[in-house]
Amino acid sequence: MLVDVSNLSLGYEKQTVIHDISFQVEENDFIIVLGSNGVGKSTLIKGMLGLIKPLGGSIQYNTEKIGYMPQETRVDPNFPASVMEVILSGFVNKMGLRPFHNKKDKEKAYEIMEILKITHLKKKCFSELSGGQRQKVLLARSLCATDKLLILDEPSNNLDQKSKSEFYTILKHLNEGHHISIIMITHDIDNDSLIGNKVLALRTDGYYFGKTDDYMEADLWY
Ligand SMILES: Nc1ncnc2c1ncn2[C@@H]1O[C@H](COP(=O)(O)OP(=O)(O)OP(=O)(O)O)[C@@H](O)[C@H]1O
Repeated sequence: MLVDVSNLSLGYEKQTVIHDISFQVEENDFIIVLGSNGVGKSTLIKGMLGLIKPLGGSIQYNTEKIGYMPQETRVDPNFPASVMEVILSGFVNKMGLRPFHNKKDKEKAYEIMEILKITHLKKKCFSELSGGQRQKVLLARSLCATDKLLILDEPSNNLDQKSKSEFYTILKHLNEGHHISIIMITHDIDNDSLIGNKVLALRTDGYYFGKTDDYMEADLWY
Protein backbone atom coordinates (compact mmCIF):
# COMPACT_ATOMS: atom_id res chain seq x y z
CA MET A 1 0.00 0.00 0.00
CA LEU A 2 1.30 3.45 -0.90
CA VAL A 3 -0.99 5.64 1.19
CA ASP A 4 -3.37 4.82 4.01
CA VAL A 5 -5.90 7.52 4.80
CA SER A 6 -7.69 6.63 7.99
CA ASN A 7 -10.70 8.42 9.52
CA LEU A 8 -9.39 11.68 8.17
CA SER A 9 -11.11 14.99 8.88
CA LEU A 10 -9.85 18.22 7.38
CA GLY A 11 -10.93 21.82 7.34
CA TYR A 12 -10.26 25.36 8.38
CA GLU A 13 -10.70 27.49 11.48
CA LYS A 14 -14.45 27.82 11.20
CA GLN A 15 -15.42 24.82 9.11
CA THR A 16 -14.77 21.09 8.88
CA VAL A 17 -14.84 20.27 5.17
CA ILE A 18 -13.84 16.59 5.03
CA HIS A 19 -15.53 14.43 7.64
CA ASP A 20 -14.02 11.12 8.68
CA ILE A 21 -13.01 9.55 5.38
CA SER A 22 -10.89 6.44 4.91
CA PHE A 23 -9.33 5.09 1.74
CA GLN A 24 -6.15 3.42 0.58
CA VAL A 25 -3.95 4.00 -2.43
CA GLU A 26 -2.49 0.71 -3.63
CA GLU A 27 0.35 0.27 -6.12
CA ASN A 28 -0.94 0.79 -9.68
CA ASP A 29 -4.17 2.46 -8.53
CA PHE A 30 -5.64 5.25 -10.61
CA ILE A 31 -8.16 7.01 -8.38
CA ILE A 32 -10.53 9.64 -9.72
CA VAL A 33 -11.70 12.11 -7.07
CA LEU A 34 -15.11 13.54 -7.90
CA GLY A 35 -17.43 16.02 -6.27
CA SER A 36 -19.25 19.25 -6.90
CA ASN A 37 -17.70 22.67 -6.40
CA GLY A 38 -16.78 23.44 -2.84
CA VAL A 39 -17.20 19.91 -1.52
CA GLY A 40 -13.57 19.71 -0.47
CA LYS A 41 -11.55 18.12 -3.27
CA SER A 42 -8.73 20.67 -3.08
CA THR A 43 -8.82 20.56 0.72
CA LEU A 44 -8.26 16.81 0.56
CA ILE A 45 -5.25 17.30 -1.71
CA LYS A 46 -3.85 20.00 0.59
CA GLY A 47 -4.17 17.54 3.45
CA MET A 48 -2.47 14.79 1.47
CA LEU A 49 0.40 17.11 0.59
CA GLY A 50 0.84 18.06 4.23
CA LEU A 51 -0.13 21.69 3.64
CA ILE A 52 -2.88 21.58 6.25
CA LYS A 53 -2.92 19.54 9.43
CA PRO A 54 -5.64 16.91 9.95
CA LEU A 55 -8.39 17.84 12.40
CA GLY A 56 -8.69 14.12 13.05
CA GLY A 57 -7.46 10.77 11.77
CA SER A 58 -4.23 10.17 9.89
CA ILE A 59 -2.45 9.80 6.56
CA GLN A 60 0.37 7.30 6.34
CA TYR A 61 2.73 7.21 3.40
CA ASN A 62 4.88 4.37 2.24
CA THR A 63 6.60 6.53 -0.34
CA GLU A 64 8.32 9.87 -0.22
CA LYS A 65 8.13 10.25 -3.96
CA ILE A 66 5.02 12.26 -4.67
CA GLY A 67 4.62 14.36 -7.80
CA TYR A 68 2.02 17.11 -7.71
CA MET A 69 0.48 18.96 -10.61
CA PRO A 70 -1.59 21.96 -9.42
CA GLN A 71 -4.64 23.44 -11.12
CA GLU A 72 -3.70 25.51 -14.11
CA THR A 73 -2.69 28.98 -13.15
CA ARG A 74 -2.49 31.85 -15.57
CA VAL A 75 0.90 31.97 -17.23
CA ASP A 76 2.60 35.31 -17.40
CA PRO A 77 3.24 35.85 -21.14
CA ASN A 78 6.51 37.56 -20.24
CA PHE A 79 7.83 34.63 -18.24
CA PRO A 80 10.80 33.69 -20.36
CA ALA A 81 11.40 30.06 -19.39
CA SER A 82 11.91 27.36 -21.99
CA VAL A 83 10.10 24.04 -21.81
CA MET A 84 13.34 22.32 -20.74
CA GLU A 85 13.82 24.87 -17.94
CA VAL A 86 10.28 24.44 -16.68
CA ILE A 87 10.70 20.65 -16.61
CA LEU A 88 14.09 20.82 -14.89
CA SER A 89 12.61 23.07 -12.20
CA GLY A 90 10.79 19.93 -11.04
CA PHE A 91 14.11 18.69 -9.65
CA VAL A 92 14.76 21.74 -7.47
CA ASN A 93 13.75 19.97 -4.25
CA LYS A 94 16.23 17.22 -4.95
CA MET A 95 19.18 19.50 -5.64
CA GLY A 96 20.12 20.31 -2.07
CA LEU A 97 23.15 22.54 -2.16
CA ARG A 98 24.05 21.84 -5.79
CA PRO A 99 23.78 25.08 -7.73
CA PHE A 100 23.21 23.49 -11.17
CA HIS A 101 21.30 20.58 -12.62
CA ASN A 102 23.51 17.55 -13.08
CA LYS A 103 23.70 15.15 -15.99
CA LYS A 104 21.39 12.69 -14.30
CA ASP A 105 18.61 15.28 -13.95
CA LYS A 106 18.96 16.21 -17.61
CA GLU A 107 18.91 12.60 -18.76
CA LYS A 108 15.80 11.97 -16.70
CA ALA A 109 14.15 15.10 -18.14
CA TYR A 110 14.84 13.79 -21.67
CA GLU A 111 13.48 10.39 -20.75
CA ILE A 112 10.26 11.96 -19.44
CA MET A 113 9.94 14.18 -22.52
CA GLU A 114 10.26 11.09 -24.72
CA ILE A 115 7.53 9.28 -22.79
CA LEU A 116 5.21 12.27 -23.12
CA LYS A 117 6.27 12.87 -26.74
CA ILE A 118 7.22 16.50 -26.17
CA THR A 119 10.95 16.39 -26.91
CA HIS A 120 10.43 18.57 -29.98
CA LEU A 121 9.12 21.34 -27.72
CA LYS A 122 12.17 21.51 -25.47
CA LYS A 123 13.51 24.86 -26.69
CA LYS A 124 10.14 26.55 -27.06
CA CYS A 125 9.10 29.26 -24.69
CA PHE A 126 6.57 27.86 -22.20
CA SER A 127 4.26 30.86 -22.48
CA GLU A 128 3.89 30.33 -26.27
CA LEU A 129 2.54 26.80 -25.98
CA SER A 130 -1.06 25.71 -26.44
CA GLY A 131 -3.08 24.72 -23.36
CA GLY A 132 -2.68 21.01 -24.12
CA GLN A 133 1.08 21.32 -24.62
CA ARG A 134 1.44 23.29 -21.39
CA GLN A 135 -0.37 20.62 -19.43
CA LYS A 136 2.00 17.99 -20.80
CA VAL A 137 5.02 20.09 -19.80
CA LEU A 138 3.62 20.59 -16.28
CA LEU A 139 2.98 16.87 -16.10
CA ALA A 140 6.60 16.26 -17.13
CA ARG A 141 7.71 18.66 -14.41
CA SER A 142 5.74 16.79 -11.75
CA LEU A 143 7.20 13.49 -12.97
CA CYS A 144 10.69 14.73 -12.01
CA ALA A 145 9.63 14.27 -8.40
CA THR A 146 8.28 10.76 -8.69
CA ASP A 147 8.02 7.44 -10.39
CA LYS A 148 5.56 6.24 -7.73
CA LEU A 149 2.62 8.55 -7.06
CA LEU A 150 1.20 11.50 -8.95
CA ILE A 151 -1.49 13.81 -7.63
CA LEU A 152 -3.24 15.93 -10.26
CA ASP A 153 -5.69 18.73 -9.50
CA GLU A 154 -8.18 19.19 -12.35
CA PRO A 155 -5.61 18.74 -15.13
CA SER A 156 -8.22 18.79 -17.89
CA ASN A 157 -9.68 22.16 -16.89
CA ASN A 158 -9.67 24.49 -19.88
CA LEU A 159 -8.62 21.79 -22.34
CA ASP A 160 -10.65 21.12 -25.46
CA GLN A 161 -12.04 17.61 -25.99
CA LYS A 162 -9.16 16.48 -28.20
CA SER A 163 -6.39 17.69 -25.85
CA LYS A 164 -8.25 16.26 -22.91
CA SER A 165 -8.52 12.79 -24.36
CA GLU A 166 -4.88 12.94 -25.46
CA PHE A 167 -3.89 13.92 -21.92
CA TYR A 168 -5.95 11.07 -20.44
CA THR A 169 -4.31 8.60 -22.83
CA ILE A 170 -0.91 9.71 -21.53
CA LEU A 171 -2.06 9.27 -17.92
CA LYS A 172 -3.33 5.77 -18.69
CA HIS A 173 0.03 4.95 -20.24
CA LEU A 174 1.93 6.25 -17.20
CA ASN A 175 -0.31 4.21 -14.95
CA GLU A 176 -0.41 0.96 -16.91
CA GLY A 177 2.94 1.06 -18.70
CA HIS A 178 5.10 2.75 -16.07
CA HIS A 179 3.26 1.64 -12.92
CA ILE A 180 2.80 5.12 -11.54
CA SER A 181 -0.16 5.38 -9.18
CA ILE A 182 -2.34 8.38 -9.85
CA ILE A 183 -4.88 10.40 -7.90
CA MET A 184 -6.73 12.78 -10.19
CA ILE A 185 -9.30 15.37 -9.15
CA THR A 186 -11.91 16.27 -11.68
CA HIS A 187 -15.31 17.84 -11.68
CA ASP A 188 -16.21 16.47 -15.09
CA ILE A 189 -18.65 13.77 -14.19
CA ASP A 190 -19.01 12.29 -17.63
CA ASN A 191 -17.98 8.73 -18.38
CA ASP A 192 -14.88 9.92 -20.23
CA SER A 193 -13.31 11.11 -17.03
CA LEU A 194 -13.79 7.88 -15.11
CA ILE A 195 -10.57 6.52 -16.56
CA GLY A 196 -9.18 5.07 -13.33
CA ASN A 197 -9.78 1.75 -11.62
CA LYS A 198 -11.26 3.44 -8.53
CA VAL A 199 -13.44 6.38 -7.63
CA LEU A 200 -13.50 8.56 -4.53
CA ALA A 201 -16.70 10.58 -4.78
CA LEU A 202 -17.11 13.30 -2.16
CA ARG A 203 -20.42 14.73 -1.09
CA THR A 204 -21.38 17.03 1.71
CA ASP A 205 -23.23 14.18 3.42
CA GLY A 206 -20.88 11.30 2.79
CA TYR A 207 -18.59 9.70 0.26
CA TYR A 208 -18.11 6.67 -1.97
CA PHE A 209 -14.79 4.88 -2.34
CA GLY A 210 -14.47 1.76 -4.43
CA LYS A 211 -14.10 0.28 -7.88
CA THR A 212 -15.12 2.42 -10.85
CA ASP A 213 -17.25 -0.40 -12.28
CA ASP A 214 -19.23 -0.74 -9.06
CA TYR A 215 -19.66 3.01 -8.90
CA MET A 216 -21.04 3.11 -12.43
CA GLU A 217 -23.23 0.04 -12.04
CA ALA A 218 -24.77 1.28 -8.84
CA ASP A 219 -25.51 4.55 -10.60
CA LEU A 220 -24.05 6.42 -7.69
CA TRP A 221 -23.50 9.68 -9.54
CA TYR A 222 -22.42 12.24 -7.02
N1 LIG B 1 -7.92 28.58 2.92
C1 LIG B 1 -9.21 28.42 3.26
N2 LIG B 1 -9.71 28.97 4.39
C2 LIG B 1 -10.99 28.78 4.76
N3 LIG B 1 -11.89 28.07 4.04
C3 LIG B 1 -11.47 27.50 2.89
C4 LIG B 1 -10.11 27.64 2.44
N4 LIG B 1 -9.97 26.97 1.27
C5 LIG B 1 -11.19 26.43 1.00
N5 LIG B 1 -12.08 26.75 1.97
C6 LIG B 1 -13.49 26.33 2.03
O1 LIG B 1 -13.53 24.90 2.09
C7 LIG B 1 -14.60 24.39 1.30
C8 LIG B 1 -14.07 23.38 0.31
O2 LIG B 1 -13.23 24.04 -0.64
P1 LIG B 1 -12.35 23.25 -1.71
O3 LIG B 1 -11.59 24.26 -2.47
O4 LIG B 1 -11.59 22.18 -1.03
O5 LIG B 1 -13.48 22.59 -2.60
P2 LIG B 1 -13.36 21.91 -4.04
O6 LIG B 1 -14.23 20.71 -3.99
O7 LIG B 1 -11.94 21.72 -4.36
O8 LIG B 1 -13.99 23.01 -4.96
P3 LIG B 1 -13.66 23.39 -6.51
O9 LIG B 1 -14.20 22.27 -7.33
O10 LIG B 1 -14.42 24.66 -6.66
O11 LIG B 1 -12.17 23.56 -6.60
C9 LIG B 1 -15.30 25.60 0.68
O12 LIG B 1 -16.40 25.93 1.45
C10 LIG B 1 -14.24 26.69 0.76
O13 LIG B 1 -14.83 27.95 0.89
